[in-house]
Amino acid sequence: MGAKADRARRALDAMKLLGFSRKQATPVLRRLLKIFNDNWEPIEDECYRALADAILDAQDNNQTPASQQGTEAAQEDLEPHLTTRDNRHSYASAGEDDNETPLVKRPRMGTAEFGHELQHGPWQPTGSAQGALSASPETSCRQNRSLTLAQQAADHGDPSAIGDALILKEPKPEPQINVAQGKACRDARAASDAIDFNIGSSGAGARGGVVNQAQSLDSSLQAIPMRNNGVVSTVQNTQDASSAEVDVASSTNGEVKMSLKCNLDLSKFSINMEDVFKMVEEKCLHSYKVLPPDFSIGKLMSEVCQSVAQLCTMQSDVHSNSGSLHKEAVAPFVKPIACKAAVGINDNGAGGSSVPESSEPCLQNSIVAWDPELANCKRRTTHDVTDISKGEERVRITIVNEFGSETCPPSFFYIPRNLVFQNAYVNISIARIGDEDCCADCSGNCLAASLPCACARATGGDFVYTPEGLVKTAFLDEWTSVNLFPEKHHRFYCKACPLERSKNQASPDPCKGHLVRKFIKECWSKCGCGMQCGNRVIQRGITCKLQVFFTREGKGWGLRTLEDLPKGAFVCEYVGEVLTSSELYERAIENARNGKHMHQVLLDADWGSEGILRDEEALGIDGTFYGNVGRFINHRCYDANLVQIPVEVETPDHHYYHLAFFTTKKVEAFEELTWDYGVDFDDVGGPCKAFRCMCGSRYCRDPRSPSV
Ligand SMILES: C[S@@+](CC[C@H](N)C(=O)[O-])C[C@H]1O[C@@H](n2cnc3c(N)ncnc32)[C@H](O)[C@@H]1O
Repeated sequence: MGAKADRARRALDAMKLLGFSRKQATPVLRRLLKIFNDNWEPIEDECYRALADAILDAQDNNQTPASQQGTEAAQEDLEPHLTTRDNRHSYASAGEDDNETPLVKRPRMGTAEFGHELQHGPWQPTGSAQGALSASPETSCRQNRSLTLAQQAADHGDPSAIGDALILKEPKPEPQINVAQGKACRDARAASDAIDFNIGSSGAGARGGVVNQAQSLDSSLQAIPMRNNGVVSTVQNTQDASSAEVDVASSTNGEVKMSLKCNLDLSKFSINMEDVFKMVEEKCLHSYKVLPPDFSIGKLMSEVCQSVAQLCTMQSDVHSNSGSLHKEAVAPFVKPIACKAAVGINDNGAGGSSVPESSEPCLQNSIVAWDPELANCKRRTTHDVTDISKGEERVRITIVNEFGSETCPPSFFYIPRNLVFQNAYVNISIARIGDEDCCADCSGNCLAASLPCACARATGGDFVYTPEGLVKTAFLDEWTSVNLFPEKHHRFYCKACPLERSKNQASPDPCKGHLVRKFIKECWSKCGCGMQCGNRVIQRGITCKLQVFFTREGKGWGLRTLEDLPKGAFVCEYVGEVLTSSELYERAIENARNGKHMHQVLLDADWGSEGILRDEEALGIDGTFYGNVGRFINHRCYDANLVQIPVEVETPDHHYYHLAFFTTKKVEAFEELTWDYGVDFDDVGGPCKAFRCMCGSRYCRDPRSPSV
């Protein structure tokens, strides 16, 4: 087969995996070749991104690529190799011929046959068997979508709906925090002040109840009108825990209003709610990193009451030590929380929530949308908005929220390097690094040596990095291709899968498979070269200007670059606590229960190289409580501008490794940085659903996405 036909076959093969039939792809490929003067590079770049885009463009423009004319011309041009069955390797079994029914795939889908695919992005737990850690709906399979683009266009009666709809649609903002700035009542309502929590019961969709402020002070709970007109049921749930009383009312649309009454005489004290929340959160962060099975919101709220009581005691101690410190008898119990809802009301019923700010001073104390994570906003001041890393990185990383004045991301501890949580076995041992895994005889810069040293062996004797510190295109495209076309890449099946064991020790399900990924191998301390060696990129840390910002599309916080980045540039690592697979599983369950964003990734790129892994050797990273800016990188289907690459630095066994993000293309200043988590949006079986994707990609594979 000629080189051209071979390249064409590979291109069409790739398009097939994206859901485009040969009939659709061939004429477009032919046109592109004409445009590029038979230069294949721009077509093959970024795993055929230009070709996929052009096919979609053709559909948008209603230039059916499968038109007779185009097809014939294309066949003519692209050699008989592509039209004769003999030469159609992978197509043959797929039943691909010119008369085939159009594929019913959406771009960038995985195989249904696996029923699962390991996810490499932050995942969520699920009880379904189709999860990365089957507790991981966000991770697992990329199942095929059931509509073709063509079908969708037809369904909407408008072919242009395919790609451009999302641009035309107003992005749906994600609720941030529902804090109505009801002013503190200064009317000595001391004994039974109420804090109202507005609880969304199921993810972003239910996060957002608008609470009628006029009702929030009622201590005796009545039917509470909620958004979408609907009080359907009222549940009285009173807990007598340390002088806290909790009332809960819920509606069928999933909104819940909770009212907490602290039976304390607060008239002598001046308790600042920010202090209370800070105290509660610190307690939770330190004690509940893995939340206990008996954890409940009721307990949490009673913790709030206890913290109020504790602060009263502390003040009372001060008073008794120095009478002069006694303040006015009537002090506000609840100080208005300064944090504002960052975005307006989202009326899509899926991610929206907002509480109108009160112009009435005493209608309520405060209303908090109880998203355990989002609701932390502003109450803790752990983040320095001028540098979220607090000096831990070489560059300052600022935080901005253009949609709210005083908001900041939920609290977590910033760490620039991974830390072991508890049981993970991370064996960093000089003795275990053999000669083949280091270059003790080198000096200076290994890239400048006449022959590549031992550290390049893992990548075929060629260093992955250019002298400018960029990943070379050939390598980069290979890694990107693993993400985009997982079906084409080797998958390993464990005999006894640690993930399945974590889910069910007694009778684990069979392994669902792990994608085998190549590693970058960097020089390290046992090497003779210096820290400025060109084969040490990620270990020098973040060097580009980054910013954490609040996304307008409803994805919460995100990360963007403040400077242009070339293709192949290192952005940051995904940093967090290193956990064993069972620790990850437990946390994932807890995080899902608490409605937290997911910040977990699995380090399974080399699980295939060994026999049975013990739990402490099967590792992952959780950035929920401790992490770096990598935890803010949002998901984008298919055409994300970052790819995650496993990097070996100090552990040749690859149980533990670094997960580094590199740009897949040139990224302009102020562009959001994204990576494809490999989310299975079709997995609806688990208790915890994947988020509703707001990535805005024309290849978005979430059927619930506004752009689909
Ligand atoms: C690793 S965190 C990313 C940072 C997160 N946005 C935040 O505010 O902390 C992953 C979570 O972000 C949200 N997210 C990420 N990508 C998204 C997307 N494309 N659409 C909607 N939500 C997204 C989801 O809630 C997901 O569980």
